[in-house]
Amino acid sequence: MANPVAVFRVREVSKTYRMGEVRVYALRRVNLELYEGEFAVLLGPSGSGKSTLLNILGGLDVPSSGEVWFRNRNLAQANDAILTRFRREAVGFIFQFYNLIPSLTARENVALVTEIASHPFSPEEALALVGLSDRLDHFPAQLSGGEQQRVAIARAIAKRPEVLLCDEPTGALDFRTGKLVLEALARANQEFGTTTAVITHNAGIAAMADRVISLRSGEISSIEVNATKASPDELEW
Ligand SMILES: Nc1ncnc2c1ncn2[C@@H]1O[C@H](COP(=O)(O)OP(=O)(O)OP(=O)(O)O)[C@@H](O)[C@H]1O
Repeated sequence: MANPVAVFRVREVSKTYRMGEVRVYALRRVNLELYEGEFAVLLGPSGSGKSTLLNILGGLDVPSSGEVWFRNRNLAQANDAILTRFRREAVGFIFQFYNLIPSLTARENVALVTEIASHPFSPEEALALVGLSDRLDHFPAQLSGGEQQRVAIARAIAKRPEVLLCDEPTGALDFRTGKLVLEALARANQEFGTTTAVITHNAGIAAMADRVISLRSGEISSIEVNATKASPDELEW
C-alpha cells in the first residue's frame, strides 16, 4: 500500500483490571495503526488481550490510559453519547454468536439496522451480498449456523460502516461454513473498502490478511505483512 491512511491510531494504550490486591494488565502500552481498506487479522492465545483491543477500537470500552484516535477523534476522551454515535455511524460488529432476534426474519433482523442508518443498503441488497437472497423470510431457527452468521454480517455491513470489527466470527462454525463467512467478509472489504479487523485463534485464517497482528500477554508481539493474500477458498486449517 502506497502511503496508507490510518483510520485508527492507538497510542500507548493500557487497560488494567483490579482483581482484589492485584492489577491485571489486559493491554500494556499498545501502539498500533489500522489502515484504510486493510484486512487485518489479530492472532494470539486466550487472554492475550485481543477482545479488549477490539472493544476499545469499537468504542465498547475505554482504555485505562493512552489515546485511541479514530480519524481526528480521540475515543479515549469521548463521553458515552459520542461513543454511541461513533458506534452507530462508523462501526459494524460481528461476534462469535450471531445475536440475531429469533422472532424476526433475516430481512427484518437487517432492517432493524437499516431503519436507523443514514445511507444504508436495503436489507435485500445486504443479504444478497452475503449470498442469502433465497433466505430473506427465514427465521434464525430455520437457518444453519453459517447462514445465521452471514445474516449478522449483512446486518453489520448494511449501514455501510467505515470499519468492521469481528471477534471470532468463525469460532462456532465448521471449516466449510467458516469459509463462506470469511468469503462474505473478504467481499465487503474488497467491494466497499471497509477497514476490517478479525480476531481469530485460527492461524490458518492469517493467510487472507493484508497484515497479521499478533498479541501476547497484552502486548503486540509481531506485525507481519503478507506479500500476497490468499482467497478464503484457498485457506487450510
Ligand atoms: N472485566 C474484566 N475483569 C477482569 N479481567 C478481565 C476483564 N476482561 C478481561 N480481563 C482479563 O484481561 C485479559 C485479556 O482478556 P481478553 O478477553 O482481551 O483476551 P483475548 O485474547 O480476547 O482472549 P480469548 O481469546 O480467550 O477471548 C485476560 O487476562 C482477562 O482475564
